[in-house]
Amino acid sequence: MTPDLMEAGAERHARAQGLPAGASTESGGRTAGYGRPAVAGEVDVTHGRILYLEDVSVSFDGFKAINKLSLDIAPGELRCIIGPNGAGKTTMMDIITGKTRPDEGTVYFGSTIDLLRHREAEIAQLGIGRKFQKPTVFEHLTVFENLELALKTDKRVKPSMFFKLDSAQADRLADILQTIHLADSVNRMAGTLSHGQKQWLEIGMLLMQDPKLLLLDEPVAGMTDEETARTAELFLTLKGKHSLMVVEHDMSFIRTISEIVTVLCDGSVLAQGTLDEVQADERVIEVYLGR
Ligand SMILES: Nc1ncnc2c1ncn2[C@@H]1O[C@H](COP(=O)(O)OP(=O)(O)OP(=O)(O)O)[C@@H](O)[C@H]1O
Repeated sequence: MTPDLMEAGAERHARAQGLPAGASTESGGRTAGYGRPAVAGEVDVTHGRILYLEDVSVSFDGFKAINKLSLDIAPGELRCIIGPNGAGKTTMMDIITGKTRPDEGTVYFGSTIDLLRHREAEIAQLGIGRKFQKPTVFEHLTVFENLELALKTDKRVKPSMFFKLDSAQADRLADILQTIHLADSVNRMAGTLSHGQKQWLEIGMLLMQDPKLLLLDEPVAGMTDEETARTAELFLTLKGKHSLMVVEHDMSFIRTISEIVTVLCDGSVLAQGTLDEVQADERVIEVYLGR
């Protein structure tokens, strides 16, 4: 969030709480929060936004893949992103995760962490997890070992051999196994899992790091109907505890999980609202749904 917006937001928050002007919040506002060093696990959401993009643009060889994109997400929200091929959905995720640097614009995680000042690995450590379309689990390790490995910061063989889960981590691993529907498959080699189960395992690996925000790119592509339904259940369980941004083309899946749907087209937001609202929008029908 820009300093001016943060200042205004902090003042609004202070007024709402009956505090004198200038009192601001504990952590918000230019004086209190802006420029504070980012610490993993600490995301200031007192302004009601966990992710904030404003006027973000990026061009590739003169082609504007993202064009003055503005978008924000509330803590615990499950936001669905839809849009035609080439709309800029993946590029937007690349910008949030530090893979691509925008030419201009603002990208904030909470109200104090300027993501454009951080590298990709730092952004992951700050609490933004990303799941790409293709599952990337370690096929020759068991489900348990994959989840355990997700906690290790040093993944070289020798340090990994001496890594031991503490009891809180072991409890979390057991909870996550239940959440991702793999409690019965804990000792199976990941390579023997179905496509859907591999996707859940990879989501579980992200959850082991307790991300605040999860970005999920086409999570149900290639899944059976039953796996898709269970993935919907899984996302509804995660909502509230984590914020989720889900890019999908599967409209019946979107219908099951969505609250607010954002439609991207030509690198910016074309429409936003409930699925019914955006499906009734003539501009959306023309560029996407009416194909
Ligand atoms: N590194 C790059 N170099 C050149 N052009 C790129 C690059 N990355 C993306 N683009 C272009 O930017 C546009 C947006 O691509 P992007 O992959 O973000 O769209 P998308 O909405 O994710 O599409 P899809 O639904 O097909 O995955 C496309 O026209 C794409 O060809």
